[in-house]
Amino acid sequence: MRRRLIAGNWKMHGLKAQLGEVEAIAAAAAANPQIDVALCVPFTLIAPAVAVAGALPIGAQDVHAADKGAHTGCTSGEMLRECGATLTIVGHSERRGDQHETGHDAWAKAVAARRHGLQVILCCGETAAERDAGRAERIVQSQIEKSLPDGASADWLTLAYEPRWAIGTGKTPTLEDIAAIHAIARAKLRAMVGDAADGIRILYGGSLTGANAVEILAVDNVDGALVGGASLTAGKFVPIIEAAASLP
Ligand SMILES: O=C[C@H](O)COP(=O)(O)O
Repeated sequence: MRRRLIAGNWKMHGLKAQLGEVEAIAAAAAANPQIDVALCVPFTLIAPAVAVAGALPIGAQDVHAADKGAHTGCTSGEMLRECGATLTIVGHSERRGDQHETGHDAWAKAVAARRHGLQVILCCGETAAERDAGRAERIVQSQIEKSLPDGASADWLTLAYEPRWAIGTGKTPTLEDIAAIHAIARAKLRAMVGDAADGIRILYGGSLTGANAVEILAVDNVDGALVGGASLTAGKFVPIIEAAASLP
Protein backbone atom coordinates (compact mmCIF):
# COMPACT_ATOMS: atom_id res chain seq x y z
CA MET A 1 0.00 0.00 0.00
CA ARG A 2 1.50 3.32 -1.07
CA ARG A 3 1.14 6.26 1.35
CA ARG A 4 -0.43 9.25 -0.31
CA LEU A 5 1.77 12.31 -0.83
CA ILE A 6 0.38 15.80 -1.25
CA ALA A 7 3.16 18.11 -2.43
CA GLY A 8 2.78 21.83 -2.95
CA ASN A 9 4.76 23.70 -5.59
CA TRP A 10 4.82 27.41 -4.94
CA LYS A 11 6.61 28.10 -8.25
CA MET A 12 7.82 31.74 -8.35
CA HIS A 13 5.57 32.83 -5.51
CA GLY A 14 6.33 33.50 -1.88
CA LEU A 15 8.17 35.97 0.32
CA LYS A 16 8.89 35.83 4.03
CA ALA A 17 5.50 37.48 4.54
CA GLN A 18 3.98 34.13 3.53
CA LEU A 19 5.79 32.07 6.18
CA GLY A 20 2.59 32.01 8.22
CA GLU A 21 1.09 29.89 5.43
CA VAL A 22 3.99 27.44 5.76
CA GLU A 23 3.35 27.18 9.50
CA ALA A 24 -0.36 26.57 8.99
CA ILE A 25 0.32 23.94 6.31
CA ALA A 26 2.85 22.26 8.63
CA ALA A 27 0.22 22.15 11.36
CA ALA A 28 -2.26 20.50 8.99
CA ALA A 29 0.37 17.98 7.92
CA ALA A 30 1.06 17.11 11.55
CA ALA A 31 -2.66 16.69 12.17
CA ASN A 32 -2.95 14.19 9.30
CA PRO A 33 -0.09 11.75 9.89
CA GLN A 34 -1.66 9.02 7.75
CA ILE A 35 -0.44 10.83 4.62
CA ASP A 36 2.78 12.59 3.60
CA VAL A 37 2.85 16.31 2.85
CA ALA A 38 5.70 18.39 1.41
CA LEU A 39 6.14 21.93 0.15
CA CYS A 40 8.49 23.02 -2.65
CA VAL A 41 9.22 26.74 -2.37
CA PRO A 42 11.48 29.19 -4.24
CA PHE A 43 15.20 28.87 -3.46
CA THR A 44 15.13 32.10 -1.45
CA LEU A 45 12.46 30.76 0.87
CA ILE A 46 13.89 27.30 1.59
CA ALA A 47 15.90 28.19 4.70
CA PRO A 48 13.26 30.52 6.20
CA ALA A 49 10.56 27.91 5.51
CA VAL A 50 12.62 25.13 7.07
CA ALA A 51 12.95 27.28 10.19
CA VAL A 52 9.19 27.35 10.72
CA ALA A 53 8.10 24.07 9.10
CA GLY A 54 8.83 21.64 11.92
CA ALA A 55 8.53 18.12 10.50
CA LEU A 56 7.06 19.30 7.17
CA PRO A 57 9.61 18.50 4.42
CA ILE A 58 10.63 21.59 2.47
CA GLY A 59 11.88 21.15 -1.07
CA ALA A 60 13.23 22.98 -4.09
CA GLN A 61 11.73 23.16 -7.57
CA ASP A 62 14.93 22.44 -9.48
CA VAL A 63 18.54 21.40 -8.95
CA HIS A 64 21.63 21.57 -11.15
CA ALA A 65 23.08 18.32 -12.47
CA ALA A 66 26.62 19.30 -11.45
CA ASP A 67 27.93 19.52 -7.90
CA LYS A 68 29.68 22.85 -8.43
CA GLY A 69 31.28 24.96 -11.13
CA ALA A 70 30.79 27.83 -13.54
CA HIS A 71 27.01 27.72 -13.79
CA THR A 72 25.80 31.25 -13.17
CA GLY A 73 22.48 31.43 -11.39
CA CYS A 74 22.24 27.71 -10.66
CA THR A 75 21.95 25.79 -7.41
CA SER A 76 23.50 22.42 -6.56
CA GLY A 77 22.09 19.57 -4.53
CA GLU A 78 24.68 20.20 -1.85
CA MET A 79 23.53 23.81 -1.57
CA LEU A 80 19.92 22.69 -1.27
CA ARG A 81 20.82 20.26 1.50
CA GLU A 82 22.71 22.97 3.35
CA CYS A 83 19.58 25.16 3.26
CA GLY A 84 17.61 22.30 4.78
CA ALA A 85 15.77 21.07 1.67
CA THR A 86 15.06 17.34 1.66
CA LEU A 87 13.51 17.03 -1.79
CA THR A 88 13.35 18.65 -5.18
CA ILE A 89 11.13 18.63 -8.24
CA VAL A 90 12.89 17.88 -11.55
CA GLY A 91 11.62 18.01 -15.10
CA HIS A 92 8.62 20.23 -14.41
CA SER A 93 6.92 21.18 -17.68
CA GLU A 94 7.51 24.87 -16.96
CA ARG A 95 11.25 24.17 -16.95
CA ARG A 96 10.99 21.91 -19.99
CA GLY A 97 9.13 24.78 -21.70
CA ASP A 98 10.70 27.97 -20.35
CA GLN A 99 14.27 26.67 -20.00
CA HIS A 100 14.12 24.12 -22.85
CA GLU A 101 15.11 21.30 -20.53
CA THR A 102 15.17 17.84 -22.10
CA GLY A 103 14.40 14.41 -20.75
CA HIS A 104 18.13 13.85 -20.38
CA ASP A 105 18.43 17.05 -18.34
CA ALA A 106 15.71 15.81 -16.00
CA TRP A 107 17.51 12.45 -15.73
CA ALA A 108 20.82 14.14 -14.86
CA LYS A 109 19.15 16.37 -12.28
CA ALA A 110 17.41 13.40 -10.67
CA VAL A 111 20.73 11.54 -10.49
CA ALA A 112 22.41 14.59 -8.91
CA ALA A 113 19.60 15.04 -6.41
CA ARG A 114 19.89 11.42 -5.34
CA ARG A 115 23.66 11.76 -5.02
CA HIS A 116 23.03 14.47 -2.44
CA GLY A 117 20.37 12.54 -0.58
CA LEU A 118 17.41 14.51 -1.86
CA GLN A 119 14.04 12.95 -2.59
CA VAL A 120 12.96 13.55 -6.19
CA ILE A 121 9.60 14.34 -7.75
CA LEU A 122 10.10 13.66 -11.47
CA CYS A 123 7.47 15.27 -13.71
CA CYS A 124 6.04 14.19 -17.04
CA GLY A 125 3.01 15.17 -19.09
CA GLU A 126 1.77 15.93 -22.58
CA THR A 127 0.80 19.21 -24.24
CA ALA A 128 -2.70 19.93 -25.51
CA ALA A 129 -1.53 19.41 -29.10
CA GLU A 130 0.00 16.04 -28.21
CA ARG A 131 -3.23 14.94 -26.50
CA ASP A 132 -5.34 16.15 -29.42
CA ALA A 133 -3.12 14.14 -31.74
CA GLY A 134 -3.74 11.01 -29.67
CA ARG A 135 -0.11 10.90 -28.51
CA ALA A 136 -0.51 11.51 -24.76
CA GLU A 137 0.28 7.96 -23.69
CA ARG A 138 3.30 7.65 -25.97
CA ILE A 139 4.67 11.03 -24.84
CA VAL A 140 4.42 10.10 -21.17
CA GLN A 141 6.07 6.72 -21.82
CA SER A 142 8.85 8.42 -23.73
CA GLN A 143 9.43 11.06 -21.05
CA ILE A 144 9.68 8.38 -18.36
CA GLU A 145 12.04 6.36 -20.55
CA LYS A 146 14.34 9.34 -21.06
CA SER A 147 14.35 10.73 -17.52
CA LEU A 148 13.95 7.85 -15.06
CA PRO A 149 17.33 6.98 -13.53
CA ASP A 150 18.49 3.40 -13.08
CA GLY A 151 17.73 2.15 -9.60
CA ALA A 152 14.66 4.33 -9.21
CA SER A 153 12.74 3.19 -6.17
CA ALA A 154 10.11 4.41 -3.74
CA ASP A 155 12.60 5.42 -1.08
CA TRP A 156 13.84 8.36 -3.16
CA LEU A 157 11.70 8.83 -6.26
CA THR A 158 8.12 9.88 -6.95
CA LEU A 159 6.67 10.38 -10.41
CA ALA A 160 4.21 13.20 -11.15
CA TYR A 161 1.90 13.17 -14.17
CA GLU A 162 0.96 16.73 -15.06
CA PRO A 163 -0.76 17.31 -18.40
CA ARG A 164 0.59 20.72 -19.41
CA TRP A 165 -2.78 21.91 -20.63
CA ALA A 166 -4.27 21.31 -17.18
CA ILE A 167 -1.69 23.36 -15.29
CA GLY A 168 -3.18 26.55 -13.94
CA THR A 169 -6.06 26.46 -16.40
CA GLY A 170 -8.92 25.11 -14.33
CA LYS A 171 -9.17 22.23 -16.81
CA THR A 172 -8.61 18.62 -15.75
CA PRO A 173 -8.63 15.38 -17.71
CA THR A 174 -11.56 13.03 -17.19
CA LEU A 175 -11.11 10.52 -14.39
CA GLU A 176 -10.90 7.82 -17.08
CA ASP A 177 -8.10 9.68 -18.84
CA ILE A 178 -6.20 10.14 -15.57
CA ALA A 179 -6.61 6.42 -14.81
CA ALA A 180 -5.41 5.49 -18.29
CA ILE A 181 -2.23 7.57 -18.11
CA HIS A 182 -1.41 6.50 -14.56
CA ALA A 183 -1.83 2.85 -15.59
CA ILE A 184 0.47 3.42 -18.56
CA ALA A 185 2.99 5.15 -16.31
CA ARG A 186 2.86 2.30 -13.80
CA ALA A 187 3.41 -0.23 -16.59
CA LYS A 188 6.34 1.76 -17.92
CA LEU A 189 7.90 1.93 -14.46
CA ARG A 190 7.45 -1.82 -14.12
CA ALA A 191 9.13 -2.40 -17.46
CA MET A 192 12.08 -0.28 -16.36
CA VAL A 193 12.58 -1.13 -12.68
CA GLY A 194 10.60 -4.34 -12.18
CA ASP A 195 8.83 -4.95 -8.87
CA ALA A 196 10.21 -1.69 -7.42
CA ALA A 197 7.59 0.03 -9.59
CA ASP A 198 4.84 -1.14 -7.27
CA GLY A 199 6.11 1.08 -4.46
CA ILE A 200 6.76 4.22 -6.51
CA ARG A 201 4.12 6.88 -6.01
CA ILE A 202 2.55 8.50 -9.04
CA LEU A 203 1.09 11.93 -8.32
CA TYR A 204 -1.44 13.80 -10.43
CA GLY A 205 -0.95 17.52 -11.02
CA GLY A 206 -2.95 20.14 -12.90
CA SER A 207 -5.76 22.31 -11.51
CA LEU A 208 -6.29 20.06 -8.52
CA THR A 209 -8.26 21.86 -5.79
CA GLY A 210 -10.21 21.09 -2.67
CA ALA A 211 -13.29 20.75 -4.88
CA ASN A 212 -11.99 17.93 -7.11
CA ALA A 213 -9.36 16.35 -4.85
CA VAL A 214 -11.39 13.44 -3.50
CA GLU A 215 -12.52 12.16 -6.89
CA ILE A 216 -9.11 12.52 -8.50
CA LEU A 217 -7.17 11.09 -5.55
CA ALA A 218 -9.49 8.05 -5.50
CA VAL A 219 -8.51 7.06 -9.07
CA ASP A 220 -6.46 3.86 -9.40
CA ASN A 221 -2.72 4.48 -9.35
CA VAL A 222 -3.13 8.10 -8.22
CA ASP A 223 -1.03 8.16 -5.08
CA GLY A 224 -1.28 11.85 -4.32
CA ALA A 225 -0.96 15.22 -5.98
CA LEU A 226 1.48 17.91 -7.01
CA VAL A 227 -0.42 21.12 -6.42
CA GLY A 228 0.46 24.57 -7.73
CA GLY A 229 -1.97 27.45 -7.28
CA ALA A 230 -4.05 25.76 -4.60
CA SER A 231 -0.97 25.20 -2.42
CA LEU A 232 -0.18 28.90 -1.98
CA THR A 233 -2.41 29.38 1.04
CA ALA A 234 -3.33 27.08 3.88
CA GLY A 235 -6.94 28.00 3.23
CA LYS A 236 -6.82 26.27 -0.17
CA PHE A 237 -4.19 23.62 0.53
CA VAL A 238 -5.44 22.20 3.82
CA PRO A 239 -8.74 20.95 2.29
CA ILE A 240 -6.65 18.96 -0.22
CA ILE A 241 -4.54 17.50 2.60
CA GLU A 242 -7.71 16.60 4.46
CA ALA A 243 -9.30 15.10 1.33
CA ALA A 244 -6.29 12.84 0.87
CA ALA A 245 -6.31 11.87 4.53
CA SER A 246 -10.00 10.99 4.37
CA LEU A 247 -9.49 8.32 1.73
CA PRO A 248 -8.91 4.68 2.67
O1 LIG B 1 3.51 21.71 -9.97
C1 LIG B 1 2.30 21.92 -9.98
C2 LIG B 1 1.55 21.90 -11.20
O2 LIG B 1 2.20 22.56 -12.24
C3 LIG B 1 0.10 22.17 -11.07
O3 LIG B 1 -0.18 23.54 -11.01
P1 LIG B 1 -1.68 24.01 -10.74
O4 LIG B 1 -2.15 23.22 -9.53
O5 LIG B 1 -1.57 25.47 -10.46
O6 LIG B 1 -2.47 23.68 -11.95
